[in-house]
Formats: sequence, structure tokens, C-alpha cells
Amino acid sequence: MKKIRNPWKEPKNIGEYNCFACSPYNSSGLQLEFWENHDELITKWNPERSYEGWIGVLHGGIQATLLDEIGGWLVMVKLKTAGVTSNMQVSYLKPVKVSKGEVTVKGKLESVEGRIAKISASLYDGDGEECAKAELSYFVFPENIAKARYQYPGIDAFYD
Ligand SMILES: CCCCCCCCCCCC(=O)SCCNC(=O)CCNC(=O)[C@H](O)C(C)(C)COP(=O)(O)OP(=O)(O)OC[C@H]1O[C@@H](n2cnc3c(N)ncnc32)[C@H](O)[C@@H]1OP(=O)(O)O
Repeated sequence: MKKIRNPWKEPKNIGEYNCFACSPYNSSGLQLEFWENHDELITKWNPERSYEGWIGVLHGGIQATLLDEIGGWLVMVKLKTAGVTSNMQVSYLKPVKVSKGEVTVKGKLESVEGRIAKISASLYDGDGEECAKAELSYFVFPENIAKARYQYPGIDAFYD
């Protein structure tokens, strides 16, 4: 697995880069990191009890955030531009027990039709059981728009 570099993780961005899911500077956020394994993008995250909905169960909104974010980074790394989520459908298959520890989320590009990228993503609990899955549509911007409006730094910035 290859680690993906976070191009916005620079001291000058403290206080500016606040993505709830991926900014290392957002103390209220998930502070996700990403890895690439062939055609998949992967993140791992250790839930704490403060992210519960029902007692002992990871809140579904947090699960959706994890599934959405893998899509955002997949667009940036695999399609080499930026996009925004235009649609997502989440299937919650089994409760994610916080006590089982680190969850793993994997995303994969399924197709690109015009400006819409279709992405599938799955969330696995600490035992490796698939507990949620999502079908995501991302509206993908041309690279020049991504750079001008979304601070997309170009693909080289994601690799050491
Ligand atoms: C920094 C840390 C990061 C850290 C990394 C962060 C990863 C983030 C992952 C999180 C993912 C999210 O939560 S994303 C947030 C949730 N999703 C959203 O907010 C999306 C909200 N929905 C929308 O904005 C809209 O519905 C869209 C864009 C999806 C579709 O709108 P639409 O009406 O069908 O599309 P349309 O107007 O044709 O195009 C939209 C805009 O793109 C432009 N556009 C389209 N094609 C082109 C083109 N070829 N060349 C130039 N421009 C174009 C249009 O001019 C327009 O600009 P203009 O007229 O607008 O100027």
C-alpha cells in the first residue's frame, strides 16, 4: 500500500484548512489519512465513543462522512482533478460496534460519464466485516477549474 501525501498539510494552512474529514488541523474532525492499493483508495480510522449514535454503535452520519470522503480523495488521486458529491446512497448492512476498533474504508472508481464519476465504497468494522456500502456520484470539474476554485494542487502533490 502506498501512502498518499496530504498536499494541504502545511503550517501556512493552519486555521484555513478545516475539512471535517481530512484536515489534521481540525481538532473536531476525523483527521483521515489515505493509502492507495492498485485501483482502490483506503482510509483507516479509530472510532471513539463520542461518535456513537445508538449506544456502542458508530453514528450513521459519521459512516456516511467516511464513505463520502474516500470518494473525494479518489477523484483527486485517480481522476487527477477535484469534484463535489452530487449524490450518494448508503446501505447500512450491520451495526459498526465502536468496541471493535479501527474501521477501514475502501473506494473504487466504477465509471465516468460526462462530468459524473460513479464510485463504490465500503466500510469494514474492526473484525473486517462489511457493515456499510455506498454508491456515490461525484460531479467532476475540469482540472483548470479544480485548481482555480478548489485549491487542487495537481497530482504530483499527492506523492512524495
Ligand atoms: C482545500 C482542502 C480540500 C480537502 C479535500 C476535501 C475533499 C472533499 C470531499 C468532500 C465532498 C463533499 O462533501 S462535497 C460537498 C457536498 N456537495 C456539494 O456541495 C455539491 C452541491 N451541488 C452542486 O454544486 C451542483 O448541484 C453540482 C455542481 C453538483 C451540479 O450542478 P449543475 O447545475 O448540474 O452543473 P453546472 O451548473 O453545469 O456546473 C456547475 C459548475 O461547474 C462549472 N463547469 C462545469 N463544467 C465546466 C467546464 N467544462 N469548464 C468550466 N466550468 C465548468 C459550471 O460553470 C458551474 O459553475 P458555477 O455556475 O457554479 O460558477
